[in-house]
Amino acid sequence: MRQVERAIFDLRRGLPVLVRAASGDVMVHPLEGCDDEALAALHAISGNPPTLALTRHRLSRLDIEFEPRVGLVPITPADRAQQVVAWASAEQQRLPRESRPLAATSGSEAALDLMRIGLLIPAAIVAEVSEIQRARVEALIADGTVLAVAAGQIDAYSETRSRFLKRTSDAEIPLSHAERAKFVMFREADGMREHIAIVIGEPGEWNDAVPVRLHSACLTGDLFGSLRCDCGEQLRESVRTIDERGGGVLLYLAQEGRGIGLANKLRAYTLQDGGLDTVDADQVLGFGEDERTYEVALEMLEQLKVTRIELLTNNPEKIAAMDQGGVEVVNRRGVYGKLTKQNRRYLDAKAKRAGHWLEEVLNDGESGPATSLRRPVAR
Ligand SMILES: Nc1nc2c(ncn2[C@@H]2O[C@H](COP(=O)(O)OP(=O)(O)OP(=O)(O)O)[C@@H](O)[C@H]2O)c(=O)[nH]1
Ligand SMILES: [Zn+2]
Repeated sequence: MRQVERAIFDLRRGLPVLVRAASGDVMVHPLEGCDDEALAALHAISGNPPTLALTRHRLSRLDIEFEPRVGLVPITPADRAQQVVAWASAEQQRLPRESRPLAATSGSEAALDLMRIGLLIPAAIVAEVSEIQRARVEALIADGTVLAVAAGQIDAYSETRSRFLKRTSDAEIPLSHAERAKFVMFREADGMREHIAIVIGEPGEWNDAVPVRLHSACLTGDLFGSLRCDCGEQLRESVRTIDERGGGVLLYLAQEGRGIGLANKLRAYTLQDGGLDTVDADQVLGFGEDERTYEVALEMLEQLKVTRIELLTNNPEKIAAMDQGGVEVVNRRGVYGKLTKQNRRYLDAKAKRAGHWLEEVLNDGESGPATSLRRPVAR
């Protein structure tokens, strides 16, 4: 696990790493920090021309329908790094050559998993290590210049992260909307992400179906009251509703930007300013519609001994994830922020593209349906 974490740190600093895989070892360079010099160095060290690894979501934005998860686009020595980066992350791009991308090897797929875990753009420059260069690459690993990580370690890391969730500390913190609140902190095994359960009221006094909100972090909305989304209001209304219903749990999940991270969310916002909706903007960056999974939330609920819930959400995916994870969703309750001129397009896209139940708020005009918060909505 440590090796994976070290590799992520190197990639986040803009350094290349080696991914060892059954299909052959590949040198991997992140998109961030990729310049002409880095492209040439990767070619020289690996002994092979580099390729650009892209997710099928990104390829579809380039009008290439591609079944495998990851495709490899050849890079020629004439291609400039700036252009290569644009193929991976800019809007309205076309690949210059007609060639179809090749299906990626397991090493390149693992490389993109690393990017995702590290909250980088899910694309990378990858180059297979040639036989001629093998000894030189091994020497760079031995003297600590390049870090090596096995594809198998990356797979195992993704699978086990949520299973080792450590309860680290807790404290009573009265909130303006819920005086009897306690913050319980959990840390993932890798130490990189922390999630908070806000436990409201006394577990022994809760309703049989415990009111629960799974709230994905949104720094811009939750903390600063961004008008681009409805998160901040949903957060505060959820706390108030849980308190009013006799207590329950709000899980504040470190899943900023639907799991793509704040840096990528800001990139996505800039793309949205060019006309794209929230789903298409993420796809331009190589992400799927929603990159979140809820294993961590399920693990937190298990540790808190919550098995039957009333879920505060408008998102059908969250209900499905709970059901599949063995937590019974007895009832759903809608939770809405205010409709504003700045968030209408965002809420519209969530309803139309991701099937969120937002009819009430979208049909309610500019004022927003404060009263509908307390009305349970049939599933
Ligand atoms: N990628 C991306 N993420 C966004 C955007 N706007 C808001 N978010 C993120 O979307 C997430 C919203 O989280 P939630 O409110 O828990 O989830 P939801 O899917 O809207 O579902 P409910 O609120 O439960 O109905 C947060 O992580 C925000 O940071 C956007 O334009 N792009
Ligand atoms: Zn938000």
